Amino acid sequence: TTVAISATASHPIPTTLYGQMFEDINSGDGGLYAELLQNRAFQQVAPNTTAALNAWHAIGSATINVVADPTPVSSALPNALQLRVPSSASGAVGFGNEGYWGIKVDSTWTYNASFYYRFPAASAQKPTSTVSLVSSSGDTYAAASVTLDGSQTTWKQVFVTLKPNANAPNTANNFAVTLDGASARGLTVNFAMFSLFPPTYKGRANGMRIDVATALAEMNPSFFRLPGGNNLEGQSTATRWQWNATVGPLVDRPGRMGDWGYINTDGLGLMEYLYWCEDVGMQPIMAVWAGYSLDGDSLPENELAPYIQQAADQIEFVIGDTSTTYGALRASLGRAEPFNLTYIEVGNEDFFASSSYIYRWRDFYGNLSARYPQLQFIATTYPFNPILTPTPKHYDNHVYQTPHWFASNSFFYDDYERNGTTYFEGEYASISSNASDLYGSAATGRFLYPTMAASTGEAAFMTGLERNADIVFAASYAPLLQNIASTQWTPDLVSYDAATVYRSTSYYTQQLFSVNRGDEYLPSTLPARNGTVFWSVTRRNSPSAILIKVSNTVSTPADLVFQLPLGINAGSSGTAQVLQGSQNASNTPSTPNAVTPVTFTISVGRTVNYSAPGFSVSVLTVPIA
Ligand SMILES: O=S(=O)(O)O[C@H]1C[C@H](O)[C@@H](O)[C@@H]1CO
Repeated sequence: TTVAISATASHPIPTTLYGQMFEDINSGDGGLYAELLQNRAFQQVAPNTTAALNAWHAIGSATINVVADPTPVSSALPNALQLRVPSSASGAVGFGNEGYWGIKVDSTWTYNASFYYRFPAASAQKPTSTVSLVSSSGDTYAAASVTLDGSQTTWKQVFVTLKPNANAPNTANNFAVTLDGASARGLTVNFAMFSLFPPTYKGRANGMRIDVATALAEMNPSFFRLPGGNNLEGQSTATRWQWNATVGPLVDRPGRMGDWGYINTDGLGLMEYLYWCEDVGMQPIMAVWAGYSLDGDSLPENELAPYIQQAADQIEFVIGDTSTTYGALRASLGRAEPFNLTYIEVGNEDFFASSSYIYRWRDFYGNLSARYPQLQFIATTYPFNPILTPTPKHYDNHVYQTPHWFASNSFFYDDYERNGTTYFEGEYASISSNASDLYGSAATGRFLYPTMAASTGEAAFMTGLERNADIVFAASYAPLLQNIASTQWTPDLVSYDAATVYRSTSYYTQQLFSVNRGDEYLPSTLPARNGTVFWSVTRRNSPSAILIKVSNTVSTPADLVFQLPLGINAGSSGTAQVLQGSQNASNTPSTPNAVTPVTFTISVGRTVNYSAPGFSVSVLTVPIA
């Protein structure tokens, strides 16, 4: 196939074209958010239940229980962990936390631990506690002593640093707090708000896990959609995500029952998201709750006002100057300067509630755009279905489909009317080989991890996003992250456990496109809509180059001849970055590097001759003098 490349660009590649969709779907707590202790503050649990002790266990003859403390550490955290030492105790007594399915012990790290304690009944005793990192088989990697003062009947926070003396061979390790039983007989001590942090990405306080953050940053993302996705919406109005419950001291954050079946600590809150965006060089695409929750309830129009106000307050917290109420709150938390914000998404997937979205959009958009005319608002129903007023300038399209669908729909946006509307392809992924049971199980075709068929299908679709980037301003694969020990959705772009991050074939595909996006689109001979090989050509300003992306979605190699535009001065060689594997090849925890990009030199003349291997994603870089 010969592909003639035009010298005249048709449209710029938006700086926002590639980014990330995020929500806590086993991806925040225990994942991107670096807190190592699971159930660290006994949030949203019923006292005196076994479930309340999730991830905690007693050590020695101690008994532990989650109690509703009569003088709680804060109104947000009513529960405490109560340790009772039997009168006959001897040996170590206390409790341990198993982390999020394990704790990585790294001898090059300094861990920061903290907790609150108080004695419900004053005691003359001043027992020494040992705070440690121990293997589940009892090896102590790090330990520090903290005296607990029996006269301390009000809450006192203590801080400890832990430096392991060795790397643990696996993640079967615990955080532990113990007393010497013989010297603590009969004592009762209450504890609250534990925390154990490893070093964080860019050293940010209350920040992100370095290896996960690094993998995400290496995609060169330009935006970060937050906080969801379903996890924005709540199973009810009362349990929706509320920005104000996620900012300020951790001891004041109540947490919430998330929308993926587990409690969110909200330690990863709005301010942490915004610092994260800055640390990576992304802009937020920030959602506001828009009156619909996943139980199917839409608030009636005459009840929207307080929620519109809460959304306005959320925006004020992000961009308000310090003379505003919530700009001042932001400043009081250490950040006087407003954050960068352009895009607001109004709800999530409101095609589930199109009829109520007609008034919900009208009122949320109407009020918020009047207050913040400089912001761009994204609607979340199907485009122009139903008709919304005022007419949305932007829509968020989502699609989960088969590899074949993606390979067959790379012209999805070519047929879209050019009427001034621009589109956010906010969630897309090839999730199953079974078009008639997309959301089924692995037994019926669901992908547990992306495969090369999935990734080349996505790449084909992405060549169409670049060709149509005059109306597609942003696109992101979803979901972004999964904890392989506790998963709500597959496949995901990046997987991880307590020790390791696993980059999928779709991760490398996203990275190849995002890192090599270019600055303007160069039209070229169109691929066949129902063909099997797809390409996109862009020009990069600095360093000057032509970038040719190719996806081959079948097993047979494809021989391509790219005719470079006349008048450009290409050198005699370029580079190819190629991700190539068999149809079902996949990077998994057992085969983490089955398919990774390889780079090699290609020869360049008036044409670039390239044979795209079967099931491959390629980026050809042709430097321009
Ligand atoms: O069950 S779905 O609606 O398909 O859930 C999808 C769509 C929703 O926005 C996101 O949270 C989730 C997984 O990415």
